[in-house]
Amino acid sequence: MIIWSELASILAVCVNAQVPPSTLLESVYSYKIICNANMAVFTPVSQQDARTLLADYQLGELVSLEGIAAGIENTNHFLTTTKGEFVLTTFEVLTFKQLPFYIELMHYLAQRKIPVPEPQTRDDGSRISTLCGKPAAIVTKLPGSYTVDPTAKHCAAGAATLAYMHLAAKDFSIQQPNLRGLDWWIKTAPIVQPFLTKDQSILLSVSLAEQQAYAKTAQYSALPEGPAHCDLFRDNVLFAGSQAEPVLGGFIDFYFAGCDKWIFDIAVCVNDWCIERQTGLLIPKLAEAWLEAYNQVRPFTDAERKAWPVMLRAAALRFWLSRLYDFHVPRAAEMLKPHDPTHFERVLFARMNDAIVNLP
Ligand SMILES: Nc1ncnc2c1ncn2[C@@H]1O[C@H](COP(=O)(O)OP(=O)(O)OP(=O)(O)O)[C@@H](O)[C@H]1O
Ligand SMILES: N[C@@H](CCO)C(=O)O
Repeated sequence: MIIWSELASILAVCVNAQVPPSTLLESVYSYKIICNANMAVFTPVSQQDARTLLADYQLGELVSLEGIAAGIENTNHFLTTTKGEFVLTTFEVLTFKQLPFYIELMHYLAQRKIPVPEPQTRDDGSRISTLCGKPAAIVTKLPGSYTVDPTAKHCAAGAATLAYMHLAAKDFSIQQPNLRGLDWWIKTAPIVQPFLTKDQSILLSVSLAEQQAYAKTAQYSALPEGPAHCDLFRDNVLFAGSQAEPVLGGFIDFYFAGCDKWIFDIAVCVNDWCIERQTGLLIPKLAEAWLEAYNQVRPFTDAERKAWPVMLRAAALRFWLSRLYDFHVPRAAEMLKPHDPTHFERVLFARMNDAIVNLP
């Protein structure tokens, strides 16, 4: 879908700036790809922009540049050079100040053989560039695609890799909290409250109060923590191989990562990977596969076992809130199709009222 008014204003800017016609055409082409499907982030990257960027790396010459339609946070392009296949991400929201945590964490993990996109290093030693006035990074392209209907095998592979990732990142030196953690929930709840029905409002207030109280307990303090992905939904894990014999390609999209309780990270996954889509109820076979596989690599602690039900609710609350926020307070021209908030309202309700699968 093309937003004609925006395209017209971009063309006007290009004409005023006396941009050569070829660059203009490239920009329009990128714009059309980018605006296809759900994505409305608008950073047109021309082939000339990519060539200029590549001059700061030892990644060979540009072969092709192709906009990626999926995703609602950043502008992504597949970037093929004479030396390999990469992904170029232009950051629409994250700042130069916030980015080193994510980029250096991916670098740290890739060095430790965790399958994550490896940020490429510029000739000046840094791994963050500037593109169209925004921060940008080039990372390796991972094999595979995401799985809509994970089986127990997908769950086990994702879980074991997450456990290895938690252990590998334990001593990572940059500290940055989960920026979508409790403080953000407290700040955001009053912003979305006016859009809620009375029942929704009660559910939100009760859940938030529960999390605020729990965060003050000794049990919460005892939970193991460290760098965590914090958004490891199915669409952020790539699988190659077949549906019957999946081979994990890697974890992507670290841009909500932060230092948090590891059990929260696991709850985010289980709430997305191991549920019935219509009801939000847990599917025991999938949840058990996830938790067993994680436990094999990093055994759960007693504090985590006790915290599990409340952490499942925390993870549901986090995404209900962010989806409510994105739905009711959308960022100008950036998102055409925010995710459905009612899904996580159902998940949260289910975690309050229905049976859960306990940690092994
Ligand atoms: N390193 C990578 N290797 C292979 N494919 C990738 C990589 N990074 C991104 N992609 C592809 O680009 C798509 C969008 O990427 P991503 O999910 O990071 O976008 P986003 O806008 O940051 O996401 P979201 O809306 O989920 O927050 C992915 O679904 C995947 O197909
Ligand atoms: N995983 C989030 C989107 C942000 O990455 C959600 O489904 O709400």
